[in-house]
Amino acid sequence: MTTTISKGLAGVVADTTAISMVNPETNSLTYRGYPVQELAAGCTFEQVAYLLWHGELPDAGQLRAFTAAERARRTLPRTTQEVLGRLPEGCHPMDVLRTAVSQLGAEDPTEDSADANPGAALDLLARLPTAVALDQRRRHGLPPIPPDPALGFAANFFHMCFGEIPEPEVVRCFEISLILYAEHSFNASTFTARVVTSTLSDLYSAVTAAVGALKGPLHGGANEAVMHMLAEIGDPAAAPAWLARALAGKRKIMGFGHRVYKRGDSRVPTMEAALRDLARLRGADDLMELYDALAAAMAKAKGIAPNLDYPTGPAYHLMGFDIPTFTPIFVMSRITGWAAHIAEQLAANSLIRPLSSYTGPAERHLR
Ligand SMILES: CC(=O)SCCNC(=O)CCNC(=O)[C@H](O)C(C)(C)COP(=O)(O)OP(=O)(O)OC[C@H]1O[C@@H](n2cnc3c(N)ncnc32)[C@H](O)[C@@H]1OP(=O)(O)O
Ligand SMILES: O=C([O-])CC(=O)C(=O)O
Repeated sequence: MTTTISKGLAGVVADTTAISMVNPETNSLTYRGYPVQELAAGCTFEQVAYLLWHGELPDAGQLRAFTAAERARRTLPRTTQEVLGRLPEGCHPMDVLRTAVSQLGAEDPTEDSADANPGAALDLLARLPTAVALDQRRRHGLPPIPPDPALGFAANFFHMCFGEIPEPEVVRCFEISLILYAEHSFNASTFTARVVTSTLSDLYSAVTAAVGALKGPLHGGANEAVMHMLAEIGDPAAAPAWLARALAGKRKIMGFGHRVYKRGDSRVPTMEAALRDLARLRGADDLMELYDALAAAMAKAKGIAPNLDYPTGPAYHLMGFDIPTFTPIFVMSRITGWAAHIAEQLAANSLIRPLSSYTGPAERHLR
């Protein structure tokens, strides 16, 4: 019998999904049928979250009810705040979020009821930004700022992080990034959530595992790595030589390449345009020169295009977030996609359990 091994499950179609479609041939991405570029141009993040969870965009009344419910749930339970406060100073914010999700699950008496999943997902959507903001402020020795229920999701996050809300263009740029990050079919963290769900474990366990998968630099962690890399290169003129050395040393260049898109990530043009507007507003020509120089050098050296993490890293930096906050922001958005996939997996569940081809010692015996 011949066995075909698909290392990393590359090219394997593991199940169907009606949530999003990634089409590398046409370089398109749709959420529930809508091109993500149109959603980024015309919707709030809350509308997109509703679309992913309910299959349709909300009407005015549905949106009012949804945003009111989200705003009402933003405060972190005191016990969660206490647990997070006991984590070692200097631990990665993704560790903080992973713990927060796990702790919120332990506190939820309905954790094991799948019927309660929509409420649990809404709790996480509303509360994770509070944990991210609290943790960023703690890193800088600042007290937490409580959420403001009068503010939308994106503006409230700035308020909780900085105590002020920047220009509307900056808030909109942030919201565009949240919309673009929200969902991307069977990526590693979403698939992780589906694997955990397939055992009939609970939503919090699936999301805790997904946070762990997203932390890695080959996935969500790349947006932080991009900013470290740009800081390391420093000068646009140094980019080609830096890249040649990095590639010679077999380094992966963060924010470039993709498992599915081979001719460029469908989301990059939208995010890059938003980043350029932001950079103009902030007078950050130097950063954009460096950004462009590295992208040009990578195209010339390897023909590999940027993925979404390449423009989001510098965008979050220009918005004033510290680098360790970048991947947690990805979580704040992707919780929408994860929860949609958890529901879809449960609705037609089959235990996810692939086969392996054994390459260890032949059968042997103790005596
Ligand atoms: C939101 C997101 O999660 S998007 C992804 C974020 N991750 C990153 O930016 C990390 C950097 N990128 C990578 O490591 C990879 O491109 C991945 C993990 C995203 C995709 O990996 P794969 O699908 O296995 O890559 P693929 O098979 O297309 O690689 C083809 C060749 O290009 C190389 N390559 C791909 N991406 C990169 C990169 N960023 N830097 C250097 N070389 C690369 C591979 O090493 C491989 O070379 P080889 O044939 O000599 O072995
Ligand atoms: O689809 C992937 O493999 C990674 C990605 O871009 C995402 O999760 O947004």
